[in-house]
Amino acid sequence: MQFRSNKSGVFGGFLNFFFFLKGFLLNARRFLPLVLQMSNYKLFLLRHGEGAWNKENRFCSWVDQKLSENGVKEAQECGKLLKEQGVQFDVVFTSILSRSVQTAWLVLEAMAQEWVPVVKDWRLNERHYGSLIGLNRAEMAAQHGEEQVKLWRRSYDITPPPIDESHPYFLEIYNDRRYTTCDVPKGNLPRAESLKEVLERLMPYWNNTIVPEIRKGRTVLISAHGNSCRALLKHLEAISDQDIANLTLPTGVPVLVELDKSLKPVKPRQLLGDQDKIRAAIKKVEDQGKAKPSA
Ligand SMILES: O=C(OP(=O)(O)O)[C@H](O)COP(=O)(O)O
Repeated sequence: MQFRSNKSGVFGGFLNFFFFLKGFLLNARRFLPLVLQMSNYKLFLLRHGEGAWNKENRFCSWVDQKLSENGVKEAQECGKLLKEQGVQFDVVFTSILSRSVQTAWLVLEAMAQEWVPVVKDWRLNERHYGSLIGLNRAEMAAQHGEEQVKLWRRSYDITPPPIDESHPYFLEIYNDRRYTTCDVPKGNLPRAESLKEVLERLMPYWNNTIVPEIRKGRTVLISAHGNSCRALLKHLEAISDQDIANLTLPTGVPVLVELDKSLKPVKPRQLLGDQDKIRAAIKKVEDQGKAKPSA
């Protein structure tokens, strides 16, 4: 970088500084993107706050339940925590189920970042639990055994029985206008999904829509569901088909994943918040599949 002025005195000093600044800014345009590429990307995943059917221990899936009172608090607490940590989101992605959208709003409100764009897509929806939708997990465990319920919930490639027209929630789901807005015809939307199938429908959206935002250096929040977040973590962390069964996410707890420029994790994921409470919340979700006599 050359100083171009030969003039002396205050004016010369000013001109020298001007040309120095100009040269610096011109060069910065070239090296700043490189610096951004070298630094890690921060991605936040969030399973929405507790929904009404989380509380009732029913497979909720594509039924559009709102957050419970406790779920609202969880989302607000999550926003407060992220604000305290100085997180600044650039874009938020949600499913088209109200509980994930409502969670995103509450988080942004608690962070005073309501202006941040929220982008919704069915590909972030919860796993489609087929004919299990609406059923109580503990009652299912009493009828079919805890092992079977664990297979339905946590195996990687077992698809539960599909939902059909006789199912009490079929029309509520498929007559909903939101499913006419998807990038596939309504007739081709899933009727049941394994976690593997969730990952398959999620990947095009991840690669084509979310990844470009991350690569621009934007801080992204994905406010989604237990199983859509598990599927994404399986992909990011290359978790084996067997080990993914051991990953359970509690509601309302932000998960920070730091990625290098090839989108590989640079350190273990961090579940942010009080670690004792998080451990207890994970156990509570796992225990939902234990048999209890029907009320
Ligand atoms: O709707 C559901 O998940 P969500 O509360 O994350 O949206 C599923 O019923 C979660 O069930 P699971 O924990 O048995 O996989």
